[in-house]
Order: sequence, then structure tokens, then C-alpha cells
Amino acid sequence: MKLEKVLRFVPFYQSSRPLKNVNITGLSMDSRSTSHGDLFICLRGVNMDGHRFAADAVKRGAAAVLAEVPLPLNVPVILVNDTTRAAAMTAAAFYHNPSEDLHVTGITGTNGKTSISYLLYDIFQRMEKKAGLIGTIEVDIAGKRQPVKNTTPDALTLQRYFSDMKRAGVEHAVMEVSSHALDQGRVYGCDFNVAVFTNLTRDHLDYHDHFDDYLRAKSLLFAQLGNGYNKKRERFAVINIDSPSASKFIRSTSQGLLTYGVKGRADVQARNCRLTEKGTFFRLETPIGNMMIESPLMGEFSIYNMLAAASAAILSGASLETIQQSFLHTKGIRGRFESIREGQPYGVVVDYAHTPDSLENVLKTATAVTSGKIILVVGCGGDRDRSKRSVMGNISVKYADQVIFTNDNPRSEDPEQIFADITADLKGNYHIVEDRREALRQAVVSAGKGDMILIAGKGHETYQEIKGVRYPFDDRETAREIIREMKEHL
Ligand SMILES: CC(=O)N[C@H]1[C@@H](OP(=O)(O)OP(=O)(O)OC[C@H]2O[C@@H](n3ccc(=O)[nH]c3=O)[C@H](O)[C@@H]2O)O[C@H](CO)[C@@H](O)[C@@H]1O[C@H](C)C(=O)N[C@@H](C)C(=O)N[C@H](CCC(=O)O)C(=O)O
Ligand SMILES: Nc1ncnc2c1ncn2[C@@H]1O[C@H](COP(=O)(O)OP(=O)(O)OP(=O)(O)O)[C@@H](O)[C@H]1O
Ligand SMILES: N[C@H](CCC[C@H](N)C(=O)O)C(=O)O
Ligand SMILES: [Mg+2]
Repeated sequence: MKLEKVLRFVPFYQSSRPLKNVNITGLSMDSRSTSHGDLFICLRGVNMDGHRFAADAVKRGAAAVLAEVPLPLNVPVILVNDTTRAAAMTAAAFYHNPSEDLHVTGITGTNGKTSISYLLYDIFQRMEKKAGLIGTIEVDIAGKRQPVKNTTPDALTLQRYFSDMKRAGVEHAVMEVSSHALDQGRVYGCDFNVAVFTNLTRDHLDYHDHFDDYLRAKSLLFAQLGNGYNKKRERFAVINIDSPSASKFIRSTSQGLLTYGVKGRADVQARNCRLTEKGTFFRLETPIGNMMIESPLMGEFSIYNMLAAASAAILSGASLETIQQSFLHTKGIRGRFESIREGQPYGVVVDYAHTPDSLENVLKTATAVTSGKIILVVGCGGDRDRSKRSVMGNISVKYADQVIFTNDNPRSEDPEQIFADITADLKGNYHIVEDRREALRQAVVSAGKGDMILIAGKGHETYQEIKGVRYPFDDRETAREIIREMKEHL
């Protein structure tokens, strides 16, 4: 493609050489994987400055370089103020602006993004629409799945996924938008039809300096809604009105608004909510009519997720009947309050709660549906927000009858230090069992009829990361194995 065409959305750039006859065959932001004919984009990263690697990229065949400072290279160097934004715009141009041809829903917030994205994806399938999904667990392009590195991919990968979706005939794309992605401009070149806000509670304060910076990053999704070139496109913000931060998110957008909630007055409202051990029941009131909803999903947080999914689905043309049937027949979400059933007389639930708010929610839900004791197995990730550890420790002993703290991806950190942080100001009983398999075994040994073991933090994950090495580990598989072994020994 002609380089000038790739740069067509980038405002104000200067080139060290004429660009008339320069063609590029790809885009790269990593010198280690740059190919012949690529445009290499120098990004100032969290750890390193990509400008340092421009010469390496040229040695590998880069045909041009996009940078923020002049570089002495024998290929055209295109100067811009901000390579992060320019990367997103060049990626959109290179792939022919694919998000304009898809109906794209972006979901942001601390908890619930993955859950809502699968609920919405299921509704699209029930509508017999080809759908695509980008999120924490995987990327799914019209049924073809692939593993992911990040919840929200970098700008180049994201536009390539959209382009692949377009080629596969996808009409509706659903994606999770993390605060890191917003802060790093990964979605800047994406034209969203619908942007959903779930909730905002403490997390990632290792990356964002203060809670306000975290909020500002999240609200960028709503501020950017409407940046797209297609001025005819209708765009909507879908906001959880019960969140204390709702008004800030509403203020950040100039586009259409649809609110949802349980407590405050909302456009999409749940009334007469009933939470039981069989699931949730409520009356869904919406601008297009009302409907009784019954779902096997547990807990009040699942009602919020259904409201968010229903709101986005209505804006995507779904009928209330489709939404109702989809919630009724949902198989649940991998590693999200997922029951493990091996015929044991006690409950075992694997969940991805790794923030204080989500841990409190699932513990409340578990308590409400359990007659016996709650046995909690949980840990905190290494190289992540240290300030949430003691909060999670306190929540654990407050709600659970028996607590086992164990490893959850200590990464480069010493597990002892993580346990010290979790238990720093803890009053109450707990055990520390560093090895997660052994922790699960001890939980199973102490469970009796009517009890519930809640295994929190890793959900769908299939590894345990210790000192840079990812060892295979799956809470769901391991719990199943241990329960079966116990039965054989009886
Ligand atoms: C801390 C963080 O957010 N890092 C992300 C970031 O990389 P970075 O800024 O650290 O990159 P860097 O190492 O400083 O390098 C800067 C630039 O130099 C380039 N480089 C570097 C070395 C070299 O030899 N040659 C070269 O060209 C790099 O490719 C890069 O363009 O940009 C990369 C591309 O977008 C991301 O893959 C990477 O995610 C890392 C793997 C990560 O762990 N991120 C987590 C914290 C994250 O983003 N999580 C959120 C979800 C969190 C949640 O919701 O719970 C997510 O969206 O995944
Ligand atoms: N709406 C919600 N409010 C609070 N907690 C929730 C909500 N939905 C799910 N949870 C809890 O948070 C955990 C993570 O849910 P989910 O994976 O859907 O969130 P996420 O926003 O995608 O998280 P991540 O940022 O890690 O990708 C669940 O396992 C559950 O414990
Ligand atoms: N995507 C998040 C989830 C972490 C989940 C938990 N298992 C941990 O490792 O802390 C992160 O990388 O921060
Ligand atoms: Mg997620």
C-alpha cells in the first residue's frame, strides 16, 4: 500500500524524504518481529522507548519509520507529535478502517467485562448474526478461536482482528476495553457503536497513580465515542446508573445515552429481583417493553451483567424474546462462578474474582446460597497492585468460615512477601498453603455436606506463573482431579 495512503488519517506529519513512491507491505511496532517492507512505529512504552530500536528495524528491512524525534536513518522518517495515536490511525487506514463496517460494542469497567461480552455474543448468535469477540479469555472470529496475550490487543493487532472479522462476514463485534488499553491508545482508531460502563472499584493502582487517573483512563472510551468519520452512525453510551462514578462517565460523552440499574431510576431496569441457589429472577423493564427474566447465573452482580448485555443488545436490534431465551439457556461463563460437579456432597465454585469488589460480591453470593460453611482458597497476583492485597485479605476472613491463602501467579515476586501483604492487618483465622494444588486438596479434605469451596482468582487461567515461568495449572481440572481421587480413597 502507498505510505501516503496509510498516513491519510494522521494529522500534521513531516517526512525526512519524499514519500511519493514509497510503498509499505505491513506495520510493526516491535523490531524483533519487523519484516521487509514494514512501516516501523516507534512507541514510548511502559518499560522502553521504541525509538531505540528503529535502526534494528531498518536492518530487518523496515521501509519507513514513524517517530516523534528525527532519526539518522537511510529510509523515510515520518515525524508526528504522538506516535501512539498515529499508530492507531495508520493501523485503521492500513486495514481500510474495518470498525466502520462492523457494529462494535466496547465494554469497560473494573469487573464484568468478560461476563457481559459472552452474554452479548450469545444473544448475537441467537439472532443468527455472525459475531466476533475480543477479550481476556480468547479472540473468536465467527467461531474460530485463538489465544490472546492481552485483554485488549495493541492497535495493530486490533485492526487486523477487525479486518479478519470483516472478511469472515462478521456483523457484530464485542470487545473488552481495559484501562491499560485506553491509556496506551490501543483503541484510538476504533469506531464504537456502543460503549458500556460496568462499574469502577479499586484495581490496577500499580499502573495508574491514583484512582482518579484510573477513572480518567476508563472514561476515555466515552470521550472518544463519536470520533469516527462516519457522521451518520448512531453511537450510544450504556451506563450503570448505580455506580457512584456514573455521572462522571455520562458527562464524558456527547453521544446517545442508555442507563441501566437495579437501585436508581434507569432506562433499562431490573425490578423484583430474586436471588436463589438456582439462579436469578427479575422483571426487565426497557424502552421497548417489559419481560420476566429467569437465568441460572447467580448473584446480584449477574443481574447487572444481564442488564448491561440487554441494553447493548437492544441497541443492536435484539428483541426482548431473544434476550430472555439467551439468559434462560446460558451455559455460564468459563471460570466465572462456575460450578464443579463430580457428584460430591458439597459445592465447589471456580471464580475469577481478583479484586476486592469482585471477591466481596462472590463471597456474598456464596454465603446466600450455602447452608454449611464457606471455605475460600484465594491469593493475590505478583507484580500487580499491592494496595489491594490487605483489603482482599480482610474481605476473605470477614465472609468465609475457613480461609486458605495460596499462590496466584506470584510472577517475579517472592510469595512470602505477597502473603505478608495480604495478612498485614488481618484479624481472624487463616492458613497459608503456598502450593495451590495442596491448598485445593486441603479445602476438599475439610469440606462436608452442604459446605461450599470457593476457589477465587484464576478462573479460566491454565497456568501458574512463578519467576517468569508459566507452569500448567487449571483450578477447574485440578479441583476435579482431587475430588475424584478423594472418592476413590473412600
Ligand atoms: C505494562 C503494559 O501494559 N505493557 C504493554 C505495552 O508494552 P510496553 O509499553 O511495556 O512495551 P515496552 O517493553 O516498554 O516497549 C516499548 C516499545 O518498544 C518496542 N520494542 C521493545 C524491545 C525491542 O527489542 N524492540 C522493540 O521494538 C516494543 O514492541 C514497544 O512497542 O504494550 C504492549 C503492546 O500493546 C502490551 O502487550 C504490553 O502488555 C503487557 C504484556 C502486560 O502485561 N500488560 C497488562 C498489564 C495489561 O495490559 N493488562 C490489561 C488488562 C488488565 C485487566 O483488565 O485486568 C490488558 O488489556 O491486557
Ligand atoms: N458486574 C460485576 N460486578 C462486580 N463483580 C463482578 C461483576 N461481574 C463479575 N464479577 C466478578 O468479577 C470476576 C471477573 O469477572 P469478569 O471476568 O467478567 O470481569 P472483567 O472485567 O472481564 O475482569 P478482567 O479485567 O480481569 O478481565 C468474576 O469472576 C466475578 O467474581
Ligand atoms: N488480567 C489481569 C488478571 C489477573 C488475575 C490474577 N490471576 C492475577 O494473576 O493477578 C492481570 O493480568 O492483572
Ligand atoms: Mg476480562
